[in-house]
Amino acid sequence: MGKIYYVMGKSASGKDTIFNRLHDECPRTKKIITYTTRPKRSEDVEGVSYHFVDESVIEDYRRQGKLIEMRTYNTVQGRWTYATIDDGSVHLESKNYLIIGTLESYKKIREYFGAENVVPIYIELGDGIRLQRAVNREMMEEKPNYAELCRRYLADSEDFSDARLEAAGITKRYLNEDLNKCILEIKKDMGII
Ligand SMILES: Nc1ncnc2c1ncn2[C@@H]1O[C@H](COP(=O)(O)OP(=O)(O)OP(=O)(O)O)[C@@H](O)[C@H]1O
Repeated sequence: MGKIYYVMGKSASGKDTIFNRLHDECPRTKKIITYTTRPKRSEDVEGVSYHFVDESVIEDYRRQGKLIEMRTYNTVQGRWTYATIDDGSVHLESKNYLIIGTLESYKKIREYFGAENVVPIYIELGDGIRLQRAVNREMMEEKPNYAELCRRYLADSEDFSDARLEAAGITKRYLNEDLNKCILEIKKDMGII
């Protein structure tokens, strides 16, 4: 039986980078791609980081009973929805999966697929270095959006507070100061090396 490895962490903690490295380095582990209505960033590729859709697509899945979880944020650029959809791509009897998202969505995925099948991979990084990386990344964008960066930075501190992590039963934290060390530690726990 396969497992779903749920990668999560605060904004700019490095979860996308780690998620992609794990995917590249673990050939038998597939991605569960989240659906989103947020605008594509310059480095985003459809179906790789997210499925970029409009709200009507998510609504169609909801009507078909295939919406596992959904969250909407009122950002400075408008409403952004993220959703996990049971689109027929998960086959736990034969494969492992990687998915990325929030603490709330982790809890819903755990409920949907069963706690024994879902393993949390919580990425940790100190606040100062995390803010530095967030600003550096934003500066590379064609139109940097520092207001949204600040909103997410502050919101995530609350969303991933120690109390909430503890309540969700997440005790293990993977420190992402050194990327290679962090990935090695995760892969060891996944039983890949
Ligand atoms: N260990 C590391 N050392 C140095 N830079 C890193 C490391 N891990 C990630 N980064 C860089 O930090 C920035 C944030 O990483 P990434 O985009 O993966 O974070 P994220 O948690 O997915 O953020 P968000 O949730 O805001 O999209 C990126 O520019 C990435 O290249």
